[in-house]
Amino acid sequence: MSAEVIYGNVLAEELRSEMKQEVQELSKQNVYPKLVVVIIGEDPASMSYVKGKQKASAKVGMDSDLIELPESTSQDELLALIEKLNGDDTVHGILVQLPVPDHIDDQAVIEAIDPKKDVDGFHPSNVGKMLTGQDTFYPCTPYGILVMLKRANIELEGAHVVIVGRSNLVGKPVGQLLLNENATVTHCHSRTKDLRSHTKKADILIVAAGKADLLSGEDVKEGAVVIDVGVNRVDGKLTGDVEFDSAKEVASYITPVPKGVGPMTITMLLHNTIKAAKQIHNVQ
Ligand SMILES: Nc1nc(=O)c2c([nH]1)NC[C@@H]1CN(c3ccc(C(=O)N[C@@H](CCC(=O)O)C(=O)O)cc3)C=[N+]21
Repeated sequence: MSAEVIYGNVLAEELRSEMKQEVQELSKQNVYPKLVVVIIGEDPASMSYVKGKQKASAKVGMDSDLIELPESTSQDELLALIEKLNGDDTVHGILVQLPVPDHIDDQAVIEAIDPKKDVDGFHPSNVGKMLTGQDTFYPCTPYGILVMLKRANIELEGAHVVIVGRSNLVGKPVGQLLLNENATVTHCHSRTKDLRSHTKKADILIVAAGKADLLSGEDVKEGAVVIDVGVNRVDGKLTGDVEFDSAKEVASYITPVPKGVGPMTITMLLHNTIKAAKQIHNVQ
């Protein structure tokens, strides 16, 4: 078998043109969704994602501000800025690019953001809502994966989903979202014994471990769906957690890196910002 490749960038483009229409409609009601991205320090990889976010916002006609702070910014200064953005009625989405420098407590930052403006979906109150199956801001990467699977008409109910990686950003929340869709979910991680024995059983294999080429075709069941969430820079090039060429021969569907999950992450961020603006201004 040679898998069908699910191009996230193509789907992202489609969804963004729908969003552009929606942003235009909202402007007639004097609602102008605005995202503020805060970045601390000058990590080049982080800068490149942030630029992607700015470009995507501009494409859907959305306002987006970038606040660049020096590496030396204190936690109190950052929390004061977040307070200010929480109170600014023109701002609907606040994203602090992670990771933050070591002298700043990331959980304190996440919890300082008003849950109504938490377009990353990382605030414990929004995480709790997701866990209990309530409508809220879902974390962008998990949400993007869900939308990709749905658009490809992949059956989720009763499917055995195996997730490699248990971060709060991807591994844990994607399992929760798919559990809410009635999938059977297995979480694997760095301490899992005999990883392959688990991945080989997956109908849908989601790999978010952050290790280049951690898995290959030999770890994949014939006909499985492979979602590669890895963003690894190897010799300056972006690669995933799955060896694409060998996995493609075994899988039924596979996402590439780049042009897979990444562009969907940004798209769901824009979706969440529009949703936040509509809720804050109480419009449909
Ligand atoms: N608070 C917070 N929220 C995040 O959502 C967040 C974050 N911090 N920190 C960093 C990670 C990483 N991330 C990516 C988003 C898009 C691409 C993306 O679009 N990648 C393109 C290629 C980009 C390139 O070539 O550099 C692609 O896969 O095709 C990648 C990575 C969001 N993150």
